[in-house]
Amino acid sequence: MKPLRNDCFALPPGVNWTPVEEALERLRSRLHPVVEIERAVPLSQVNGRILANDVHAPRAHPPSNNSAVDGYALAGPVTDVPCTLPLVEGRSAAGEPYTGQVPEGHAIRILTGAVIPAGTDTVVLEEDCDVADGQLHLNGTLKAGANARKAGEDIKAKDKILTTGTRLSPTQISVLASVGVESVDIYQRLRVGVLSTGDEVKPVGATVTDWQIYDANRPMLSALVSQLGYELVDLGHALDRAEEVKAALERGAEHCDLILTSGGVSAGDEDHVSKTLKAHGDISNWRIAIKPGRPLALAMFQGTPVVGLPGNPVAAWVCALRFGAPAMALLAGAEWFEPQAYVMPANFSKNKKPGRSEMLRARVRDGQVEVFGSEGSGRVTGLAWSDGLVELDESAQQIEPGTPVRFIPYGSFGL
Ligand SMILES: Nc1nc2c(c(=O)[nH]1)N[C@H]1C(S)=C(S)[C@@H](COP(=O)(O)OP(=O)(O)OC[C@H]3O[C@@H](n4cnc5c(N)ncnc54)[C@H](O)[C@@H]3O)O[C@H]1N2
Ligand code: MOO
Repeated sequence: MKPLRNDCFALPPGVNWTPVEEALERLRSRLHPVVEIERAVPLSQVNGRILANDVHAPRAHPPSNNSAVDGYALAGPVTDVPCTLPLVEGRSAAGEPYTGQVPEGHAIRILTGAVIPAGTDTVVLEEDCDVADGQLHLNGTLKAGANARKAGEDIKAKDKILTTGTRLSPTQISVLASVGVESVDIYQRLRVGVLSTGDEVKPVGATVTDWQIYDANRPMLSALVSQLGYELVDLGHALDRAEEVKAALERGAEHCDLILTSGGVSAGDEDHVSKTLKAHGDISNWRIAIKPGRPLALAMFQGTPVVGLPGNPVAAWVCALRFGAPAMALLAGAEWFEPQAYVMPANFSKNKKPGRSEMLRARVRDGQVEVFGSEGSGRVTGLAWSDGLVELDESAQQIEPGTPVRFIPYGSFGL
């Protein structure tokens, strides 16, 4: 495992506003997997985990020519119809292949999944023929190879079936099992610490007064980390005091591969996350040309990367998805990803100013994209309302109902 460099988030001199694409490219080029490899983990334990090696097929799939239907095997093609073929004794069933040779001009009973017997290559569906007195009567023509699955048509022995960095899901596990792969090498789970900050912030369950708010970010970010398949390390909540923030970051550096904080990253007097990272780490305050989520602090603290998300819950969510999710993927050994967007007609109007990209809480209804009524970055109801985000680039734009917009469903971020 190669540690990240302390200056890995440093910005070139003179950089003030970073466009989203540039910020993403910078993250992509500076991060790499930081987790160890777990060897030979059984398939039953790898769902959601990230593959640490390419996997090659030990055998072909299917391993032999076999029938896709219940019917009768014969040598194709069948062109002169109607015709009659004598049936040979016996049958080929799945798990019980016919071992003899079917003589020329004959047919044999075959069941779905059964090996195609020697002397045949084509199968007629039982609904498409008649059988009487040991004879098969055909009325329709058949192409050679019809209803037969060829050995190796899906996977050939030694084919590369999955590549390093793939996040395993039930569908990939099926591919591994189909060629008899019992276990694979995976990356250890990325350990992600989540820390909330702020004197006004109190955990759910605490007694609160009017000037205090419940911590909405930590439960949200914790759920995000877990849902993305990483190991959550709850770093709790730190008051706006340098020593508290430092102690929490130290715990994080000891137990985590990455720390996500929220709050305390803008330029205010009480923005202790920035101050602590500046005093004890290597910090770059990225001012990203994005709304919401302009302030994003990226730092190395005692060898551990820290993503300092803005405090407003909507900004924290947007930045955690747009920047955090691909960054976590890279650190965890997965491939960098650009979330898949779908271009769909808007059913809203908006006059967008130039300068910053905007991420709007959005959802699709009847094939059109609607956006939440308020863009306020403290409005958590819009998060629960949305199924994804509309991403508008930095340019000035006049959007009317029907204008194509880029909708990114939350699923595109790995949720
Ligand atoms: N002079 C400037 N002021 C601000 C700027 C700026 O560029 N110049 N940026 C604004 C933007 S945009 C945002 S976003 C915030 C980000 O600031 P911080 O990351 O320092 O966040 P805080 O000030 O600590 O909190 C912002 C807001 O969010 C609430 N909050 C914080 N943590 C939580 C939590 N865990 N759960 C729920 N809500 C939380 C906090 O009470 C504040 O209302 O700065 C702007 N100001
Ligand atoms: O990051 Mo702030 O508005 O953009 O919430």
